Amino acid sequence: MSKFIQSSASKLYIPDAEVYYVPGFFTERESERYYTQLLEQVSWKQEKIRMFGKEMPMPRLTAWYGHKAYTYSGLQNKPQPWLPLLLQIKEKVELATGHSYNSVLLNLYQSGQNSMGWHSDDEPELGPEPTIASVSLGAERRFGFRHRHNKAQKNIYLTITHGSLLLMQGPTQHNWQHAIPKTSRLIGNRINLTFRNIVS
Ligand SMILES: O=C(O)CCC(=O)C(=O)O
Ligand SMILES: [Fe+2]
Repeated sequence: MSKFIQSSASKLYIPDAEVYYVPGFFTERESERYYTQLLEQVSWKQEKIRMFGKEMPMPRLTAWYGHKAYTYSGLQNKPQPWLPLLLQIKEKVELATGHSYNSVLLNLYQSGQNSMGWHSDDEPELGPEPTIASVSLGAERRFGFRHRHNKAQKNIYLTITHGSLLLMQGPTQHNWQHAIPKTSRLIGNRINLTFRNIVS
């Protein structure tokens, strides 16, 4: 983590993990601009997932940019060439986190009924202790952590705000799962970008 981010990030009290959260990582103006332009420029896709042997639409839209294919939720993401806008955001995130990323997965949650199930970003392509930098724009959502090994450990939830950065690294993916639960609140779109580095 760079000097720059150290001053504004708080390390969350999550045992067996290394998670930092920076609300207001982007200014209000930057956040508004990125939100509007990403909604417009990203080629959002409705992918399918297999659940209990049945094909179902994913409960969100997704897009994958970067130079390598990557398997996620059992589906092979076809990477698209970087957009200048995404490169701009990537550079800011790299500078702040002191890590570099060669791909980004984008999620568009169009209502409270859109969600992300419990999972760890622990695909072998990401290496043993992946650093994952997650930018959020638009509606606020709850982000949950669930311990994978210690049943006595309660789930931990935080509210992820517009223009924030969440950084997960070290043993986080090994020990915890995370999710964006559904909510019955009437809310607008949320865009999430997770920057990753594919090592193999
Ligand atoms: O939308 C989020 O904040 C979570 C995204 C996520 O966990 C993922 O793409 O792997
Ligand atoms: Fe994830």
